[in-house]
Amino acid sequence: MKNIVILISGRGSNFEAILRTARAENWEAEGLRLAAVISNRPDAAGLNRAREAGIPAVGMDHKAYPSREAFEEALAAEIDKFEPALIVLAGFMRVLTEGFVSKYEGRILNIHPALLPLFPGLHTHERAIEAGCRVHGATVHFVSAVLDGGAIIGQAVVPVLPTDDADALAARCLRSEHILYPRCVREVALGRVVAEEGKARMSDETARALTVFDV
Ligand SMILES: Nc1nc2c(c(=O)[nH]1)N[C@@H](CN(C=O)c1ccc(C(=O)N[C@@H](CCC(=O)O)C(=O)O)cc1)CN2
Ligand SMILES: NCC(=O)N[C@@H]1O[C@H](COP(=O)([O-])[O-])[C@@H](O)[C@H]1O
Repeated sequence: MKNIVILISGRGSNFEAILRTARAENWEAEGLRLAAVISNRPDAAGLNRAREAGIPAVGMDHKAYPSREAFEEALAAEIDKFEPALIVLAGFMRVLTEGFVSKYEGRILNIHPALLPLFPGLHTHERAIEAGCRVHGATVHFVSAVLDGGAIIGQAVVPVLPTDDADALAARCLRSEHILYPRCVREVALGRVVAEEGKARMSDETARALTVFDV
């Protein structure tokens, strides 16, 4: 069985999308298990959703630790209890140090609400509108020491409409994330996408499956 550990910081809608898809597609029959949900915010709503689904849910307040490194040491110890094949950041809002990333190299995914390499960092929807983009979207990538700089696994493209404000665009982007992320998690967990020399290696068939168009 390959264990998947999901890290969140808030509502956890991407976790819920992965959970819905995992159940609908019977990932357990393929040897994939959602083993735990861990949050740096004990009050994260997604933790309660995990508990309701019978998935171990752990809140670890990062502010209770003297340093970023001390929190990450405790976080890694908790993660390792579940013997993860894959770690999935789903709205996890802490920048991870190089030491943490290197411990799990090639086994950490993140979803970013923009078409990387455009708009790394925060406030991506506002920036896309401000820049006059006609398309926007989301990117699933391997996590590297460079913030939002890891190898791209899949992307979802949505239109930017003239009447859009940041909230409307964020909502359209989030809907596409909920399609893209479960697909990427399953393909990586099944070994059909591999981190190799800073790239995400995959077949054309997998690359097509991990390109989502919402128009
Ligand atoms: N080493 C890496 N760590 C993380 C990555 C990554 O690619 N490499 N992805 C991010 C996710 N992310 C955007 O997709 C992101 C998350 C958080 C921040 C940030 O500035 N966080 C602040 C605290 C913000 C808060 O607690 O509300 C911080 O860590 O000081 C930027 C981008 C996850 N980590
Ligand atoms: N830089 C990381 C980042 O901004 N991630 C974004 O946070 C939201 C989390 O929503 P969720 O908690 O409902 O999944 C998602 O839109 C995700 O792309």
